[in-house]
Amino acid sequence: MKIAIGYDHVGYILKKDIIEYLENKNITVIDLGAPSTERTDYPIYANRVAKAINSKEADLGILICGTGIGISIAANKCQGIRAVVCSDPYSAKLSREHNNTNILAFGSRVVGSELAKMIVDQWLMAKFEGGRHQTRIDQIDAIQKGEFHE
Ligand SMILES: O=C[C@H](O)[C@H](O)[C@H](O)COP(=O)(O)O
Repeated sequence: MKIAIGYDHVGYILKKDIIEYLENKNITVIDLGAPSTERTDYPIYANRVAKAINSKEADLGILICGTGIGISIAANKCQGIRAVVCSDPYSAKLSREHNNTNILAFGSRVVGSELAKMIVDQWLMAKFEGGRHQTRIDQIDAIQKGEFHE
């Protein structure tokens, strides 16, 4: 399993703990920055992680900014990306079982390190259920392509 991780200057504060946590689970982490706590722009890192997933360099992605909001909005503009921003483990689990999310985002100004690890755990353990949920994902894809009909 390979996970690409990206974060802005605010997410930088939390990223070290999350990378260590993943590596302790024998997950390969592809660290796509930011380089420091110097102010930067979160779309850069959302785009990098989305590209790593779409090129199959990574299986899944994790994004961290202040709230997880901006960085997940940016990721969701990328083709094939279903990013969720979570501050609770239940939503993280359901986001994979029902929505087959391929990027998990959270905010370092919202969740602490231990809660973030629980969110990551639930997200990684959950499996997409397919069936009716795949139908809805196909509808989302059709909306993105401008081809959706009720
Ligand atoms: O959704 C956006 C993120 O939370 C950013 O991390 C945040 O907006 C950065 O704010 P600032 O540039 O004031 O540190």
